[in-house]
Amino acid sequence: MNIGVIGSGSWGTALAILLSNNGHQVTLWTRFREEAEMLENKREHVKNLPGVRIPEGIRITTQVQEAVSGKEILVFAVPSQFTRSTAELCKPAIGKDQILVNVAKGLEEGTLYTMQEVINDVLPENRVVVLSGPSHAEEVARGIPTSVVIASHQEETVLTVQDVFMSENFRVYGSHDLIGIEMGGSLKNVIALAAGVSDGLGYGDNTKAALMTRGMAEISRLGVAMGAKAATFNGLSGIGDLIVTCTSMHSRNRRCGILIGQGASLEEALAEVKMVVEGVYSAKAALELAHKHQVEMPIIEQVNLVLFHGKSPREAVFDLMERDKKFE
Ligand SMILES: NC(=O)c1ccc[n+]([C@@H]2O[C@H](COP(=O)([O-])OP(=O)(O)OC[C@H]3O[C@@H](n4cnc5c(N)ncnc54)[C@H](O)[C@@H]3O)[C@@H](O)[C@H]2O)c1
Ligand SMILES: O=P(O)(O)OC[C@H](O)CO
Repeated sequence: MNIGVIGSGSWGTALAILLSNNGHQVTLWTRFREEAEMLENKREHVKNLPGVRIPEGIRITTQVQEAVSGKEILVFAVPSQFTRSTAELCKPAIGKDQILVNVAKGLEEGTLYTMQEVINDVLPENRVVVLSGPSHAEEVARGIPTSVVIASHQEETVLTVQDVFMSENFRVYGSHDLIGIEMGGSLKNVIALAAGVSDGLGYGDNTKAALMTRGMAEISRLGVAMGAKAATFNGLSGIGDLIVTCTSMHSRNRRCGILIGQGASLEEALAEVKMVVEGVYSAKAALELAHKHQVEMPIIEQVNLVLFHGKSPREAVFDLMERDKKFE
């Protein structure tokens, strides 16, 4: 197939490599000339995926028309805060038969939309599917066995996109639970910040296991209130992605949390991590959704207080522990 990958950060580049290795014709688009030159000249994403060769067959471009026209599938891989502007930029070149695959994990501030809803808002005539799950770019780019899930309401579209991405090292499950898949993928980032804070404070495995378990209870409660199936949160885009992001050395959300737990400000932590930390952008939207759907989300509330209101991480953990007694 002819495929355009829109966004050449870690994830867009890793997926472009995977798709090219699967035999597809891939064009990788970036908005930035310097990034395109680096990818083209070095055939490597020097900053984000050092040591991983970008196959010669992948075309690199900054031209939207070249990345979009004639492609059967477009993979949207820019960080979530740029998904709307990028979809708008591409819109004039996009035809209604092209399948759009969103791989960004986040919620839009203001609208509180998931990324599939954002893309659908800009391009209402297109089919938009979502790819999510425990899949760090650093490992996918090196062909390390990985499983993800693709969600769409249309069975046929899921089956088509599964075939496009599947390889001996990349197993793709299908789902019809779009909202469940997207809420799992975006909210795990907020819990990973909390898990990182706990690690940064020097707390132990018990604390992190508690944050992950009760964090998943929060994600699942909100997701179900928004129409998701509870079982989805036991899957790859639920507990699977939560495990990888709360425990991996590759996780930016966890690393950002660790730095904050060690005393860095949010700005200092973001500057140190350098790559996108989606949980920071999704945390406020998650809390607003919790209020809108009248769902209790104490961990996500404390993450917001630490990130945006100067609360000390130690005090946040104390306040979580001191809440009224509950039944699990
Ligand atoms: N990295 C992973 O392992 C991974 C895995 C699964 C999902 N994701 C998701 O994929 C999305 C992208 O993450 P990433 O890891 O590739 O991020 P990244 O930090 O590696 O990449 C950022 C890239 O975004 C692009 N960009 C920056 N500003 C832009 C703008 N104004 N307009 C258009 N493009 C712009 C640039 O090309 C830049 O390289 C995120 O939502 C992330 O949660 C990432
Ligand atoms: O684990 P993080 O914080 O780097 O997030 C990246 C992806 O969502 C992992 O699936």
